[in-house]
Amino acid sequence: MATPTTTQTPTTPQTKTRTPAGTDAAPEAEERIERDRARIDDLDRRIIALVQERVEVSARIQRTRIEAGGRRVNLSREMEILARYREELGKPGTSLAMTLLELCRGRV
Ligand SMILES: O=C(O)C(=O)C[C@]1(C(=O)O)C=C[C@@H](O)C=C1
Repeated sequence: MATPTTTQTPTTPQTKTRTPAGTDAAPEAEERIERDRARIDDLDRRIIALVQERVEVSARIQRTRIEAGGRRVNLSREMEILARYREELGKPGTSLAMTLLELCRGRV
């Protein structure tokens, strides 16, 4: 019989116990990870608040433009924003900017 070439999925669960931070319980590492996670949680809260603020300011611009007879979308401005994020953050920056623009567009 031929030997199977695919990797078999293990049927027994991993027995090694992991701490919440995913280390093997070196207390200093555990503490450092917990502290840095608290910082990340705080940064994420602030990032979300900034995104919400961006959505509001963007809606105001779009509303003003529409009331003045313009269009909701301004593609040349969007290109500037995409370029800025790409310059600062590389290729994933473009995806991030696209997500931000998706959140901000069409909220008027
Ligand atoms: O800067 C503008 O003109 C906006 O309307 C804001 C914004 C943005 O969220 O950055 C939103 C829609 C436009 O297509 C371009 C940019």
